[in-house]
Amino acid sequence: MRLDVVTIFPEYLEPLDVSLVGKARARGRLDVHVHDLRRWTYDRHNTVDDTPYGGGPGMVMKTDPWGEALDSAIADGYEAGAHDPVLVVPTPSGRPFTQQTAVALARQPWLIFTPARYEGIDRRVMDEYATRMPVHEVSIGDYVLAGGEAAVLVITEAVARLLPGVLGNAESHRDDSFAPGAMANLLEGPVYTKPPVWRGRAVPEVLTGGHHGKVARWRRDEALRRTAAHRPDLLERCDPAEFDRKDREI
Ligand SMILES: Nc1cc(-c2ccc3cc[nH]c3c2)n[nH]1
Repeated sequence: MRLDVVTIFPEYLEPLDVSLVGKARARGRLDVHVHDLRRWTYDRHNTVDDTPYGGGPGMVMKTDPWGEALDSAIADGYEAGAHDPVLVVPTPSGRPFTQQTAVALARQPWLIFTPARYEGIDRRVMDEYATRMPVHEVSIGDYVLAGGEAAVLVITEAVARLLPGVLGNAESHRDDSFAPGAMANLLEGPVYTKPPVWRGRAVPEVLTGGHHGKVARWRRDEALRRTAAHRPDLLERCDPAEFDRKDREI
């Protein structure tokens, strides 16, 4: 997968050099290119914003720098052999970014991120590129950040961990919260590791008894308990018959 990010804060994307995403890049699973938007400004102050038509607070990011930066990133990508780009625009007014979104984006060969600042990007930029590729405007949550770069880090990590060969244990994301399967709509339950007792707190006996069926049922029940407590809305998506079937399997 190729990732391009156009931003006025390229240093904000340095975390993409470390940890899981950094390893995916080192393994050649991910090819990340960060572009400084100000490279496509020609005035003394490298201006990327201007006052909003219609008035109102704040500033709007100008069309020209974004158009030239995106054209350049797209030309570079095609020249490097990439194909079928998808534009990903982090915004509070976008569709919710969910695990399903991450799965869908992880299937794409090329993502181009446009993290904005100020009050956002002139709408004509997204309209222009929507004539050439799919444009996904996504929200990572119902809160407002000062810019889209943090959202790019979140989305990139959620997508990169789904790429083949990135997560050490290929099964790891099988049991993700929200991953497909019987536990699809449940939150993950508690996890434990050695020592067996820590400050007088013992690991639940079922987990050390070696009965895989009982462990599976206990984990399912804990996931249900946690989901009921933290996200009762998700329980509406669950099919009790699915749990009965799994119970019969255990
Ligand atoms: N889910 C979410 C996205 C954002 C976001 C995205 C881009 C910009 C640009 C200026 N402020 C922004 C905020 N906040 N919350």
